[in-house]
Amino acid sequence: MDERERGGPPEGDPASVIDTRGLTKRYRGGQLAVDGLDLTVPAGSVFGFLGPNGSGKTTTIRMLMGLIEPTAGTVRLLGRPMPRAARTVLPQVGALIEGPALYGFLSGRDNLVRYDSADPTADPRTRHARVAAALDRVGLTAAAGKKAKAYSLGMKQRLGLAAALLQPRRLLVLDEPTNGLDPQGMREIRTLIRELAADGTTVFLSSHLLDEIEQVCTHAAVMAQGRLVTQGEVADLAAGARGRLVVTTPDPAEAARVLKELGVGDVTADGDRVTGEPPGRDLAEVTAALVTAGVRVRGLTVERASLEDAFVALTGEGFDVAG
Ligand SMILES: Nc1ncnc2c1ncn2[C@@H]1O[C@H](COP(=O)(O)OP(=O)(O)OP(=O)(O)O)[C@@H](O)[C@H]1O
Repeated sequence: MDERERGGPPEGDPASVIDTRGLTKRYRGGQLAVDGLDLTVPAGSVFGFLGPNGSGKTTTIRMLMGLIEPTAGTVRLLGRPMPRAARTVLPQVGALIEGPALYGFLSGRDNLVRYDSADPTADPRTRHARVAAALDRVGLTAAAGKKAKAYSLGMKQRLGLAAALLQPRRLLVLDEPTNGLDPQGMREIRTLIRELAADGTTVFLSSHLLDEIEQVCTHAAVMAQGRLVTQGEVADLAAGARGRLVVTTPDPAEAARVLKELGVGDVTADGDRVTGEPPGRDLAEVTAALVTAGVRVRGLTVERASLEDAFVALTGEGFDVAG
């Protein structure tokens, strides 16, 4: 029997930080935004929640945080049921959803002071130290006295992260944290996410950018039209799409014949490139067989599959990889 059904893993050491079962949301207009989602986010992971616009990411995040009610299914956050345990769980969860709410006329530091003052559990005597530490964490100490309206989008986003980091957090939930940022701003946020993860915080971030997920995440889930297409370690997801054997040769017809004889599947020739499914045998044997048959081999390799290949293989669809 599942541990969760017996009342959940011990509070201090949940096996998964986010766990949903059959999570479903149908909006009042009838739109089925999330459909039977089983999501498992392991502790310590940087978990990418990937999907094109409208695939149900924001709706899922709102349900995780207890902001909207699921139509069906359950959510466990840090091993506790949501929204029932919201009061004990949410103080341990930092969130950045739909951009931070900031006062432009206040400095970055004073914005954080406001956030900290709004937290009834925050001790006013240590406020100054907390704000300074959060500013330092996101690299805004030098700009702390500037008005927030003079901040770049990337700086505003970092200030939002600083607000989420005023208290120690076990989980950070970030909805499209690099959306709208220029490449420099994106790099800053991604570096910060890696650093936070290295400190032991689990990070759950949504994105519609495949390369972003490949760069920052250890794990990912792929959504399409409200449904989970796949989830797991990023390396495994990419490996799931097996890549292609590529032989470059001036003798493509002969190479194709030999590869078929060797049992290579889906052999196609295009100019001097002959490709096929990666063989189950040693590439050295494939090379030897080609050379023995008189094929002049310029190159032979297995091109690595990307997460994009995996996505296309799984859904039969292309993906918006802009950015
Ligand atoms: N409040 C709402 N009422 C009715 N339908 C909604 C509501 N919010 C979202 N939807 C619909 O639910 C579906 C999923 O939307 P959602 O915002 O969760 O997707 P998303 O993957 O986060 O996309 P985006 O990145 O564009 O926000 C969409 O078809 C959307 O139009």
